[in-house]
Amino acid sequence: MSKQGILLVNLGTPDSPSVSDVRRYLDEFLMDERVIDISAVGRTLLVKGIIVPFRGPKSAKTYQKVWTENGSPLLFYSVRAAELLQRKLGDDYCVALGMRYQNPSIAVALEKLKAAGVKSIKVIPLFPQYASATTGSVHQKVMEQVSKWQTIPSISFLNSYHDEPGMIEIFAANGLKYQPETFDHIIFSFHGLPQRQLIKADDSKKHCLQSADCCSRLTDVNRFCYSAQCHNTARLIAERLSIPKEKYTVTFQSRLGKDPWAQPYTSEVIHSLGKGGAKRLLVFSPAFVADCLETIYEIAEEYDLEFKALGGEKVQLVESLNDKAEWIDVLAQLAVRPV
Ligand SMILES: C=CC1=C(C)c2cc3[nH]c(cc4nc(cc5[nH]c(cc1n2)c(C)c5CCC(=O)O)C(CCC(=O)O)=C4C)c(C)c3C=C
Ligand SMILES: [Fe+2]
Ligand SMILES: [Fe+2]
Repeated sequence: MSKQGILLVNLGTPDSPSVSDVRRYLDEFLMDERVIDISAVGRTLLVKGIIVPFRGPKSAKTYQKVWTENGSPLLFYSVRAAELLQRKLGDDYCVALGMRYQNPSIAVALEKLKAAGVKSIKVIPLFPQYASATTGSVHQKVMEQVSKWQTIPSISFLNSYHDEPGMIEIFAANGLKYQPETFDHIIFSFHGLPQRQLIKADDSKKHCLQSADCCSRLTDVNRFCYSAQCHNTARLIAERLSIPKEKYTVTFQSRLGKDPWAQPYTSEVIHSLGKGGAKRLLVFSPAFVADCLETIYEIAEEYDLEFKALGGEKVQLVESLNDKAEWIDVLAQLAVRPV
């Protein structure tokens, strides 16, 4: 009997933390028209002329700090998740992992599924909240690849799972270990997105960024809005932990460039809390299902140092889902559930 194919896709990471590999990664990543969504000429000048040459060496230094004997944490946990999911689902399924940028590529992962003769493919981007720059880009790349095949099997794409109960439960359980009530404030820090992209995703053109808190609640009109989905994930984790509204803030990190991104920025919120006398901050980062540069370095190191310089004592990162058995159970549910 032919198998069902499951394609897990994460963002991608450099092959090594060397300057040349980091430059190659940044080049492929940022030349994606869904990531730097400006004119092709503008993108080429910005990415190849400025970001890759100047940010490359700086990013490489950061990657060197998070690199382990197992390589990039993002890749390590993604590979582990795929292996454990295969074990959990058994022989009726063939699980493949692809990275949107660099290796293992989506093309190679799809070839694995093709060689296994799968009758269908379910694509599960490892991003709980939908953004055109991540999930959208993964879907586009998969479609590009399979469009070259003579026989295209049934394919389904998971759009988002920002409210998946099992996932909310794991983030909450991970946070509970640190006793959230002992912290001055809780931050839910999501990867940022240019405001331009939030507006482009608003089909009504009448909602997103039209008022101060337009997307702090998920409704029918903003159900595909990245910011609204992030707020929803945070609200569900906070409710599960009985964290009152006034004790947590949803923020956005990792801004690139000078254009406005989703706000408030994590660094600014941490600064104002530090200046206000807060001593201990607990930070969840539920845009990531695996710890990576953005959590291990940006939150646990950079923000922690900046907070301490303002008199704070600790920025405590809540670890991600990584290769936890409960997360593999959730992935298995997503894999077998009809879209
Ligand atoms: C979780 C979802 C992510 C969104 C949304 C996202 C948007 C986005 N990112 C950049 C630029 C960079 N991101 C970088 C690293 C990075 N980004 C994500 C995820 C999302 N990005 C992850 C998981 C990682 C870490 C990868 C790892 O190897 O650990 C980087 C590279 C690092 C650096 O130089 O700072 C850049 C650059 C843009 C422009 C963008 C939306 C338009
Ligand atoms: Fe990013
Ligand atoms: Fe929105």
